[in-house]
Amino acid sequence: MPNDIRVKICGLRTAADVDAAASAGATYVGFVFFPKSPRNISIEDAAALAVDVPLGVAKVALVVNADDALLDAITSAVPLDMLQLHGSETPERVAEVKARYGLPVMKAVGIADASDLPAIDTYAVVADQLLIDAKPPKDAPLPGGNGLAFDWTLLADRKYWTVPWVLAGGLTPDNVAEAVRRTGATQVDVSSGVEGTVGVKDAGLIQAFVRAAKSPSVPKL
Ligand SMILES: O=C(O)c1ccccc1N[C@@H]1O[C@H](COP(=O)(O)O)[C@@H](O)[C@H]1O
Repeated sequence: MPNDIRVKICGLRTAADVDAAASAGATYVGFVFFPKSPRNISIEDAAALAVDVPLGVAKVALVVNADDALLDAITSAVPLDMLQLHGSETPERVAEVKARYGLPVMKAVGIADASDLPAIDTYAVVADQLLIDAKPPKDAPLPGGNGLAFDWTLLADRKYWTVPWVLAGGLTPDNVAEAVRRTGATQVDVSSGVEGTVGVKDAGLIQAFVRAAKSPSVPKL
């Protein structure tokens, strides 16, 4: 029997992407509202895709340091289940977004080394979920979605936060089972690792990723 790992497939742009993620068994699908990203989607296109997301699959809007005007526009047009804040939003801004939109908020926290770990506790107080990702290097083109992993052993003894968390950053069908074993993650998120070319999802890779993540042979270390 497959395990109960929850998978988020991020950066969907077409109906075929949604179909591939949902039929593979994803729990969450993510739409990226960030013009610099190759996965950016217009509000209009996301609204059209969202209506075809099957019940039981949560629709997540990913934004980067979005102001209220952008969030107003997204949330009034797209039926959503969660907001993912993937920029340098402060804990105060996370609380403000939660209160203003009444949606659960997932805050991304970037990890490069042990000095980044206290931020996880800081955001755990205000966010509904945490997304623990690789911290982008200064010259990275994007604040996320760069296909970079971090040292998973940093999480080895620190996996019991007070809110649910998602492991992200450089995950692929080939390494996700190992990542789950190393970290004890019960939720994983992927974007570039299920793309054939940058910004274009591959249904076969999505299926392989979900299958590998949910593989029954993933005992925790
Ligand atoms: O995917 C993007 O283009 C993106 C842009 C800006 C911020 C975050 C983005 N993606 C998120 O980053 C993580 C890690 O991505 P990857 O799997 O390493 O490519 C991903 O899970 C998205 O939630």
